[in-house]
Amino acid sequence: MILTQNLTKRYGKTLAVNNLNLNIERGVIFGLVGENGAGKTTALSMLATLTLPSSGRAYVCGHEVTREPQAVRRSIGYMPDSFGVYDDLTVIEYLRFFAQCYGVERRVISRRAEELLERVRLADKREDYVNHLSRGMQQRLEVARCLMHDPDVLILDEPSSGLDPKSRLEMRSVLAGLRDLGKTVIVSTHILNELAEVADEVGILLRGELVAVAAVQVMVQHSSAYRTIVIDGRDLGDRFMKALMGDPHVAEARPLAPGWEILYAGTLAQQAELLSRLVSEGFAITQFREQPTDIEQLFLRLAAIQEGVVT
Ligand SMILES: Nc1ncnc2c1ncn2[C@@H]1O[C@H](COP(=O)(O)OP(=O)(O)OP(=O)(O)O)[C@@H](O)[C@H]1O
Repeated sequence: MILTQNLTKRYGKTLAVNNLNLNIERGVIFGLVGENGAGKTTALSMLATLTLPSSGRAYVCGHEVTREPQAVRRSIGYMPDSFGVYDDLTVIEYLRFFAQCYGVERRVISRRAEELLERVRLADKREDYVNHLSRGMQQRLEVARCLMHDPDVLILDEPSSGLDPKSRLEMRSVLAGLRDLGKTVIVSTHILNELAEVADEVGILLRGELVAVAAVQVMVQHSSAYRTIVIDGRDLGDRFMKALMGDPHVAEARPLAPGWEILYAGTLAQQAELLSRLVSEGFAITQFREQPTDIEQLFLRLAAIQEGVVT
């Protein structure tokens, strides 16, 4: 449904997107994760035909973005990372206006608008002015707006950005509900955890390059198998590192300042054995505590396993 082949965008010396290769099947919700400046907006706006690629190709619903931009535009709903507020339109007028721009049949418009307002939980706001809605509501309205012409593909650029935790949760459940519609969705965020319950697959973009792609289900299985443990103490240098890596359940050890952070794949009993062995080997340990596993670190590790870089 969405295919890119070495898709690249340069802005002068900046390589905003570098040889991006994506293959997103019909009905898949794909999360594109990256820090600010990683290239998410540039990648999505090339798919949305708003930015011309410097090289490479991108196809949406079989149409190439530079050769058939009109056909691409008809088949997508695009939510940019920022949008204007419409002062003098009510919620329902706003949806009707966009549907008319897309040439949606009049008899379809009202029914679809009502259905979508239910879906994004704004049915009781249908007569409110758009600029009186909270930011979270406006962003949910944008999702409904993207769906008014019933496109096969949705391209959503940071739909949760700038939202408070409650609005983020509401947006998350709206996005999860898109699965029932069978749409193919590409959605960007800088917080991987945001997408864990929503996306089927996730790709990590780092300085314009896609460094990892994995199925979310596999990631979740791994996250329950691994625990993150922080260890602190005196003189925990190279000898300590060797002692850690001698334990078959230590998947990864990273020095912190001070101490170490390890990714541990053993049972609680094995974890206790590790602590007692370290103490009996003479290491002065002042802290040995578990903390929530950083899903991003796990993801990169999983990607490295898939590529055969680590085991
Ligand atoms: N129009 C432009 N002209 C010049 N450089 C640009 C332009 N748009 C983006 N860039 C640069 O390209 C890189 C990728 O930017 P992009 O906006 O795609 O990243 P992003 O992942 O969407 O980040 P953010 O979440 O901050 O929007 C950045 O270094 C940015 O400064």
